[in-house]
This record gives sequence, structure tokens and C-alpha cells, in this order.
Amino acid sequence: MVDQKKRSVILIGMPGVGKSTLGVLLAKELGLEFVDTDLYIQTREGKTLQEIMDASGYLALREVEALVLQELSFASPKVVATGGSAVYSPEGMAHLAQNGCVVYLSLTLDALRGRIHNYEQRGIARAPGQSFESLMEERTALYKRYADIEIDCQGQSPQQSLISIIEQLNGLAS
Ligand SMILES: Nc1ncnc2c1ncn2[C@@H]1O[C@H](COP(=O)(O)OP(=O)(O)O)[C@@H](O)[C@H]1O
Ligand SMILES: O=C(O)C1=C[C@@H](OP(=O)(O)O)[C@@H](O)[C@H](O)C1
Ligand SMILES: [Mg+2]
Repeated sequence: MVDQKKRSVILIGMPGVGKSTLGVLLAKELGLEFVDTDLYIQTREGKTLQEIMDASGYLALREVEALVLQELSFASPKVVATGGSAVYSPEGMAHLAQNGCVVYLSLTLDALRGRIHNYEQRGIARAPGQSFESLMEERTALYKRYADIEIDCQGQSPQQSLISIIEQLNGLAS
């Protein structure tokens, strides 16, 4: 049996689904380190995500994200909250998948819309004019491709989603 406390957990999914919120809670519960790759990017670049996008465009943000994902060290196991655009980097995702269990957090389009009130200014790495619906369709295929497990967060409190994640991780480990 794999000891889940010794294995990393990678959270992927759409912006607003709860990767950062649930990542901290999961890390506390499992006694693991927590890394939010958005914060890692900002520290590495000395700029906010929005500043990177404003200065160099959304593809530049995706490029930095791809580098950061590949640089992540798994010498000690950790919970990683990725940015929603992480799945555009096959190399980055391969590195994450080699080192941890990839957990796809999902919600319906309407539920995500309810959480994202500032779509235009939220710094989402998307082509100019691309709708949220089209972005979700494009990405859902990628999230599913990389997921070891999928957690449906619809109608769940953070605590309930946390329990679902831990149950599924334990199921994989046994
Ligand atoms: N059940 C829930 N699970 C996780 N987040 C929730 C939930 N209900 C509301 N939220 C809110 O949704 C937002 C999720 O944002 P965040 O964790 O930053 O998502 P992500 O990192 O995936 O973009 C937060 O404002 C959080 O408080
Ligand atoms: O989905 C995206 O394109 C992005 C999501 C953000 O992270 P969250 O998914 O944590 O909000 C952040 O990486 C950046 O603003 C781009
Ligand atoms: Mg986040």
C-alpha cells in the first residue's frame, strides 16, 4: 500500500473551482508542504500574473508557467495547486504526473460563472475575446486527459470536497 502522506497531490481544474482553497486544507490534513504555482511564478518573475500578461501577453504567462511546473522539486512530498492553464504544458504535466497523483476538481459552467465575477480582469490565460464557455470546453478535455481522479465539487462545501479527495486518494493507495 502506498502511504498517501509520502506521495504528492496535484490539483488541476478551471479557475475558481477551488484548487488554491482546497490545496491548503488538504496539505494541512495530510501533513504535507503546500505550493501554489501562481505564487511561485510571481516570486520567480518579480511581477504579478496580471503584470506578466499586460507586459508580454497570455502566451508568455503560459510559457513561464510551463517552466515553473518543470522546475518543481518533489524531493519532499507536497500538495500543489496549479493555475488553471497548467494543462497547456505537456512537459510540465508529465513532470507533475510522474511525481504525484493528479486530482481534477470539476464544477459546472454555471457554478464556475457564479464564482468568477471579473472574467475580463482576472488574468485568465486565454486568447483575446475567447468566451469562458469555449475556454472550458477546450480545457475540459485536457483536464480529463491528465486526471488520475476526478472530484465533482458541485454543491459541496470545502470540507465535503476535502473528504471526497481524501477518500479517493486512499482508494487509489489501497
Ligand atoms: N465549496 C467550495 N470549495 C472551494 N472554494 C469555494 C467553495 N465555495 C466557495 N468557494 C470560493 O471559491 C473560490 C475558489 O477560488 P480559488 O481557491 O482561488 O480557486 P482556484 O485556485 O481553482 O482558481 C474562493 O473564493 C472560495 O472561497
Ligand atoms: O486559468 C487560467 O488561465 C489562470 C488561472 C489562474 O490560477 P487559478 O486557476 O488558481 O485561478 C492563474 O494561473 C492565471 O491567472 C491564469
Ligand atoms: Mg488558484
